[in-house]
Amino acid sequence: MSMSPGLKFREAIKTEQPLQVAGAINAYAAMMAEQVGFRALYLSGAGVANASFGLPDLGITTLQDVLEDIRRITSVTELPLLVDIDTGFGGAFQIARTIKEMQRAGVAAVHIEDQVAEKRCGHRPNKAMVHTDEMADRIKAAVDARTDSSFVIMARTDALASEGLEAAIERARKYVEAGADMLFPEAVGNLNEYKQFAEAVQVPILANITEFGKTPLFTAQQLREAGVGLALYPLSAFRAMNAAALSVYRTIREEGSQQKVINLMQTRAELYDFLHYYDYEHKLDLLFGMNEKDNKEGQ
Ligand SMILES: C[C@](O)(C(=O)O)[C@H](CC(=O)O)C(=O)O
Ligand SMILES: [Mg+2]
Repeated sequence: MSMSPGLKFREAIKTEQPLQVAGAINAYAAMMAEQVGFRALYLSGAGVANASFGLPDLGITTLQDVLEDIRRITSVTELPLLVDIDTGFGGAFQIARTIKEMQRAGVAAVHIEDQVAEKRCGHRPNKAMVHTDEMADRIKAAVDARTDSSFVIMARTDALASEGLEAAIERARKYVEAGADMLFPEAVGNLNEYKQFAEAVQVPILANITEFGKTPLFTAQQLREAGVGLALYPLSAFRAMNAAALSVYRTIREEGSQQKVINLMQTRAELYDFLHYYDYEHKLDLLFGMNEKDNKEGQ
């Protein structure tokens, strides 16, 4: 029997410390990340909002919006996928529905956070929190709804910024008591704080190494030494793609040609490699009795 996605995710955390989790904005990005050796993928809430819907990351996208992107990714990769479900998309019944749909879509793990429904990016000011008990209820609703016990429910706390370390650790303890399998302390500013979270709760800790935020770009080795179990790069490739795309658009407009930015581009051959394009074409050629050699032209 093949391993469930949740089990794969849990195994990956044992194999690699910290487990590097690659943000993949779409199916093709997921394929590239898998083929360069990542053992787990991430679908970012901000990524879904920004890239797929052109919206800010302020709790505007819905369960269905996220599911659409999930299905595209899980249909092309064997890697376990961690998904950002923001605050769960509603009350207890809706959270239960979210977890059921995640399992059906082949997701391995989700993180659910303790901000109010009108959530903000974790690295922005003025985040508002729900009461600890309300978040514990969110976690319980999620845990009760899973039918595969290996499916991972990760609790994210955004409390550090507004309530300080001690209060955030207290929340973390309660979230683990409520059944959270892993912990995501958001917007952590130094390694010592990770250490303290890790010591306080005996579950894997995730470090969100998102760029241009509150967390320095700690290396995997630094995080390992601080007792961190997972290192997340939610939007790194997306930010790079956007910068490259913008440069290409501007250059074509200004120069009337893309010649100057060709070096920013993936070649046709590279694009095809990750898609296993030539295997498809080979089958097509056999089907139509074509001479394969002709197709290698112009690669
Ligand atoms: C991890 C995160 O929740 C996301 O949606 O990717 C964001 C990332 C970011 O905005 O840089 C976050 O709130 O940290
Ligand atoms: Mg998010």
